[in-house]
Amino acid sequence: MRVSPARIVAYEVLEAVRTDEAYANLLMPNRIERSRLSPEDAALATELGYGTLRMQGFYDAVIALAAGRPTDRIDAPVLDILRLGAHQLLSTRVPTHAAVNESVVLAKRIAPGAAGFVNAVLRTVSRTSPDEWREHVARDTAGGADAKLAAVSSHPKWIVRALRAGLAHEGRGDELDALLAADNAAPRVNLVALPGSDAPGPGDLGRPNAYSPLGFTADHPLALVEQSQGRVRVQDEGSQLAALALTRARPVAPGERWLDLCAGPGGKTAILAAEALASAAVLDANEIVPARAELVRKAIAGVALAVEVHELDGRELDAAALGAEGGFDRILLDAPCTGLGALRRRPEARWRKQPADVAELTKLQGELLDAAIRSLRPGGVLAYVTCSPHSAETFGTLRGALERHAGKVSQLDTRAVVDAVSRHPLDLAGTPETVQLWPHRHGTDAMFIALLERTA
Ligand SMILES: C[S@@+](CC[C@H](N)C(=O)[O-])C[C@H]1O[C@@H](n2cnc3c(N)ncnc32)[C@H](O)[C@@H]1O
Repeated sequence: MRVSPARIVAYEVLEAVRTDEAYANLLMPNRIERSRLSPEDAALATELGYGTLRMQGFYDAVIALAAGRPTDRIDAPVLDILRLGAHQLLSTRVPTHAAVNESVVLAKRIAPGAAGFVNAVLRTVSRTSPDEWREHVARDTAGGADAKLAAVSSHPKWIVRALRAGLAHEGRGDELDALLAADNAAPRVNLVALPGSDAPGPGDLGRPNAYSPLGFTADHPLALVEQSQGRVRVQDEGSQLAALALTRARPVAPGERWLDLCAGPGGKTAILAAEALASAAVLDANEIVPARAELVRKAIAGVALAVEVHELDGRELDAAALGAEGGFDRILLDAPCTGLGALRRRPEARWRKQPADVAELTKLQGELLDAAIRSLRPGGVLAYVTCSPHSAETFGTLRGALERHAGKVSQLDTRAVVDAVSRHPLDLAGTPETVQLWPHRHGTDAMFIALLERTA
């Protein structure tokens, strides 16, 4: 019996994530193309690979119980095969015999000595329902309620706590289960139609998003992207709202100078460029990593605006050196962050991030925010954005900057701006100076947006 090509691709992606620190969402499309998978097999490989990575924590707990030994006593390639099998058995409609048999054949190819073990463990997994496994895992996990919730929801404990704190900040701590479940679901492919005078809009191309006036979904999204010459791109709806919050915070005066300070890979730069073109503003972009700066140049290729893309450390930004004497009128700081708001999209990220990353990133965010405030002209607007709802990266970073620049910056009514941009009312909580979007409530990544004005 042959292993199906989709399962081989899914396995190879798991292996590369484990051994080469690969990013599944970057590697999967390459492997699919290299293996020339049919659209159906590509969809299956993606679902198996991403789904397995997201749910890995829970599956490991199940496998340990079914195997009667901790997973660190199972060879890594065999464990990946078991995780892939557990995913098929517990979270997909793949028939039991296919899930077990394909896994055994895969084991014969990758780790022949372990084929019998894989067969036995997966047969044990298949004899108990997913709900009962959740009960077993919760019962068996030591360390209190958070540890149990972390194991069953397949999130590290520190992330469960950070997400709970983020929700509690808005008085919505009771939505934690819904948020954890949303993190484990495959996100829809969402598109943006870059605005332009003669460009087709979202309603011409597909089903418009509920919130972003530029966003839509379509039946064949990737074909639309390919045919669009850069005008249609894959982009989360929350990211679109974040970029528009800056460009539409107030009317644009022709000749305004705009800067995208941390631009790579350029998703938001493309929106800023299209909006700048429409209102005769001048846009610069900056990205410290040269390969990512190159992605920014590609991202804006569909917009007929000359945008200079710099490759500077944003912390050392000098507006005058970029020709913006007196400072920029608008700056987007889409800051490097833990990405805890985009866990559904980056399937392995939750297992790679560490609590220590937060301290390092908040320091960097604070320094970038200082540079952005310094580079803003009085009266200019700054959007501080993260794709993380971790309160240290959102309110913590913001509070620090407001204290350091007291008397020089004030917060704007971000909620009013985002509400005015949005096609339909957003169900937002918390104070109006900041906007926090959520996967379970808005169907977007958990983007945080705060608009600031330089007052002196
Ligand atoms: C959240 S991403 C930006 C995403 C982008 N706005 C988009 O929508 O596609 C943050 C970016 O900041 C870059 N970065 C990190 N440190 C930086 C620094 N000191 N100066 C400039 N860019 C930096 C990272 O390489 C990364 O590409």
